[in-house]
Amino acid sequence: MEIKVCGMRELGNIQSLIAEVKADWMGLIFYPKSPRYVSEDRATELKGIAVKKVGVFVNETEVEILRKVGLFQLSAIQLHGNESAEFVKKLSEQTTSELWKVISVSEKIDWKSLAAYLPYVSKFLFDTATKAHGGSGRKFDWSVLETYPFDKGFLLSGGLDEESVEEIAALQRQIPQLEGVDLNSKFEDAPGLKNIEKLKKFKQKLLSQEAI
Ligand SMILES: O=C(O)c1ccccc1N[C@@H]1O[C@H](COP(=O)(O)O)[C@@H](O)[C@H]1O
Repeated sequence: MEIKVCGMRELGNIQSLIAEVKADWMGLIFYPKSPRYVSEDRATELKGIAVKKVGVFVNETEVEILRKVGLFQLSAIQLHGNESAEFVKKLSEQTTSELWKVISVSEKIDWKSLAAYLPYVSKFLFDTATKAHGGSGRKFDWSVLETYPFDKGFLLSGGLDEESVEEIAALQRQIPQLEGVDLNSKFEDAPGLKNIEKLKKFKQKLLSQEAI
């Protein structure tokens, strides 16, 4: 299972993530209202780092997203707002970076409304619906995913922590399209600063569960 660690911005912290956690993806949050916001002056030092970068955007313009893709060399674009399928289609015509559409879950999911995104996204990401859009540290009721109707892979997000590992592994056995997890606020010493030991423990536990 893939691991994305989101909301990072300190070079030393990111280097430790690469060396010790070996995460598959690292998320940079470009939503100005987030306490994990990454400003443009970080671009030069974060450009060449050896981990695939995902830019997290909330209702951002196409022009600004594409500018950040170039500036930070983003391998993927995570759309964490109310972006329409039409918007995602237009973006897909202008970039080779992967597009991930976030679905904010409150109660049931209207699977039909997601079908329009399928031709343009590499994966979906399911997160807990909140006013702040993300980073809530709260889980949603994962049982809504039991009827997931598509072959397309998705990431699970929203308040995941070390205690979640058994349930994540069980969910993946039930729904193989669950291809990864997105870790954020439950692994922080401060906003934007991740606790590497906690992340290592999570990964070890996940690997041991996957072997079962
Ligand atoms: O973390 C943020 O501040 C944030 C702000 C706006 C949009 C997305 C954000 N982060 C994303 O939120 C989810 C869940 O995080 P958590 O585990 O509940 O803290 C994750 O996908 C982050 O990419």
